[in-house]
Amino acid sequence: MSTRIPFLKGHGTENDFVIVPDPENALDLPPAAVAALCDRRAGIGGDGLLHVVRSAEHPEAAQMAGEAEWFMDYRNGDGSVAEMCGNGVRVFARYLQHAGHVTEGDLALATRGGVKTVHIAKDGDVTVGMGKALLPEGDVTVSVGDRSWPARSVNMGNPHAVAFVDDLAHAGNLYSPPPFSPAAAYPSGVNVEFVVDRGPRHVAMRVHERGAGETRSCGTGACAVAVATARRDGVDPAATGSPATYTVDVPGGTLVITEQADGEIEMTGPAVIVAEGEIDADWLENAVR
Ligand SMILES: N[C@@H](CCC[C@H](N)C(=O)O)C(=O)O
Repeated sequence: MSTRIPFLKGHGTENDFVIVPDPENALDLPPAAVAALCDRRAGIGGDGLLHVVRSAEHPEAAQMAGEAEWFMDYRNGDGSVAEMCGNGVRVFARYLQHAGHVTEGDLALATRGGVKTVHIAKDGDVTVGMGKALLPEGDVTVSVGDRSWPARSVNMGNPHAVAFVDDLAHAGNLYSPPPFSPAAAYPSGVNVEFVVDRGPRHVAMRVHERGAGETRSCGTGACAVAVATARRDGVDPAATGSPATYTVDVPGGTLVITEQADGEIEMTGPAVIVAEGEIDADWLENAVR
């Protein structure tokens, strides 16, 4: 009988992840292995993979080990590496609670985007301190078919282009990444959010994620959308000294985003563990050949 590798499956507002606990960083997870695990027909299925490693055991996180015991080694479903995943951080925290590594309350988690503070509430929601948004200058256009829109660039550790549209259906089927220009705006690709207004400080979005395609939610994307919408509305907490809270509906649920007067952004939403199982190591080895 071949070796078995434990995994879990979880989601946050239906942005779903294969969770692979590997505290000692003993597993080899090349991009092809991640893509095979995230494959929805031939694998387990997920928009991305959360590799759960002790910070001290991972070369990219060892310098954060004093602040944060655990490192979220996040991979997109196509196997590519990303700097941050907002829904992933919440699900990662839920996994640590589920496994008994932490209890509800506050914890610090290491990510490629730096150390994030997380609060696991009694009511079950998880709040993440997402850091500050960067708003690079420069005109960007995104297009789908015959339509194109100006987009606001927002960096939440990872890159986003936010376009306000009249109708979310105008984003089309999103089977392929929406073209953008100039190409130099996002040399490593971009996550593209399409946004419509729903009410005062309330919007809805669809997203095409770099490395994953259209997903049912994107946490960093929802933060980017909240900040872009606030600036479009003339709302800047740094200028007024008052926090601004936006509700962002995604196809898989709702996220609540608050930008504080110091620019720090908090995101609150659900995080769910749905299943646990074992990966056949022989299957995985064959899948990457
Ligand atoms: N779904 C994530 C974002 C995952 C990374 C993204 N696809 C990228 O490549 O930047 C989220 O919830 O933030």
